[in-house]
Amino acid sequence: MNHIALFEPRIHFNTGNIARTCAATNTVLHLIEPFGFEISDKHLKRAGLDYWDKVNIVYHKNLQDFMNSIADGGQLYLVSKFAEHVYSDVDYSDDKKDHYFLFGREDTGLPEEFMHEHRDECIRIPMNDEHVRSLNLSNCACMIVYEALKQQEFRGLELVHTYEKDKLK
Ligand SMILES: C[S@@+](CC[C@H](N)C(=O)[O-])C[C@H]1O[C@@H](n2cnc3c(N)ncnc32)[C@H](O)[C@@H]1O
Repeated sequence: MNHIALFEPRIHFNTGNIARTCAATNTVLHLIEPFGFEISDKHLKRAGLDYWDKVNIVYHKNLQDFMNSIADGGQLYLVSKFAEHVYSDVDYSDDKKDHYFLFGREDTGLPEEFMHEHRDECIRIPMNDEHVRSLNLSNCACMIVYEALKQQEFRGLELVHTYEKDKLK
């Protein structure tokens, strides 16, 4: 099982986009408080469209609460541009295992000390930071979860409502 965890998200449409990705990929979404918006915000619901209630969302009061919730044998990854390891070099292929991808807040990222304590678990998406400080949070979440799914051979993501193929003939 794949899990996306958002540390103190600030921007409703990023969280909404990520919720939509989670709904499409059977990924659990962990939201770590405090948030920079109201969960009832109509923009949040709009970005997640009508997928919000299709997402398995777990709320956490703080980072420690999230850390305590990690399943036995679960693997944590901290997603940060300051990491040493490139995300696609890591093996996520065991789909029986719980993979937890923790992302930082849009303005300040992840707490520095926490990253230091977990430096071997940090992964980055390569980028040129000459002109851009960082990538967009929801793009990062999508890239990372799809790399994990690719390595897991997209198991469990067969289309349920297949397009009427005859129409294509
Ligand atoms: C807008 S960025 C935060 C920028 C913040 N000033 C910082 O230095 O971390 C929000 C989150 O997106 C993710 N992110 C953005 N660019 C990334 C990259 N190149 N590699 C890995 N994660 C990235 C990280 O999880 C980051 O905490």
